[in-house]
Amino acid sequence: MISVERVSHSFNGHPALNNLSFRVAPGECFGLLGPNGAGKSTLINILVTLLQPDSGSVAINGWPLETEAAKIRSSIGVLFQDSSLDERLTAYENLYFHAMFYHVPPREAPQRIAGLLALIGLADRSHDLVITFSGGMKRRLEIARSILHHPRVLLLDEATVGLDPQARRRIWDYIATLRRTYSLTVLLTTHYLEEAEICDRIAILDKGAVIACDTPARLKELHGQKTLDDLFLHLTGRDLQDSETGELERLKAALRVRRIK
Ligand SMILES: Nc1ncnc2c1ncn2[C@@H]1O[C@H](COP(=O)(O)OP(=O)(O)OP(=O)(O)O)[C@@H](O)[C@H]1O
Repeated sequence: MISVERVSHSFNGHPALNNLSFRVAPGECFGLLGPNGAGKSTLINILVTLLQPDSGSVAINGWPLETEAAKIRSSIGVLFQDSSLDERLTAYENLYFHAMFYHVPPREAPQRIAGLLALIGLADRSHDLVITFSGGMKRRLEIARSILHHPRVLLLDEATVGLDPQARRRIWDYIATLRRTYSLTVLLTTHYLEEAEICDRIAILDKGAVIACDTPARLKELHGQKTLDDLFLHLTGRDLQDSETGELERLKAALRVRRIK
């Protein structure tokens, strides 16, 4: 379903990914963990076809990235950390435009949209402007949008950053329901180790390479660590605080942009 073989990529001669390989099986939920700068975003940008690797090969749903990027794009759903909803439109309108961009048959679109809005608990808010939604509601709407065109693979890049633990749990409940309903394959990056715990398998990245890959339980057992936190520290020499610093930096950057405006 997702195959990454010996992928390397550099920016201005500085390696971001270094001979990286892994496979994700159909229906699997696969987590990518790594300290800041490990290469997670670079890899996600390659998987969503925004970036071609310098070397190695990537295939998603059987299509090679090098020659079939358009087919890959139409068969994946993507959820980035930053919202890309149009807040001046209603929930329904946001989904409807996505359906049109992805060539969902116009006769089918209203029914699909209604079904998904009900599934994520937003049926009664479908004609409200998105600007009136909470952060958690917007994330749920984006999840509905990301699977509206019936992708087989869902890529989630730090999809729950900034949400409180309760809203995060709710999002993962919806994703679990969607996985069951649509037999989705899910690849996610996260800094939250409780999210990594629910993955079937995880890969830990460091300096652009996979340094460990297995089920969370087997990795803990293999390395003699009680928790994923301990395992992460043991393997990378870093802990979650490093990742949270990254988040803080992003918030500071956003504030700087607002001030300049
Ligand atoms: N557009 C770019 N230009 C130059 N260097 C880049 C670019 N994007 C990433 N890098 C570098 O590539 C390396 C991997 O970065 P990447 O953003 O993929 O890591 P990450 O694991 O996603 O980190 P984070 O958790 O902080 O988002 C880093 O050294 C980073 O500085």
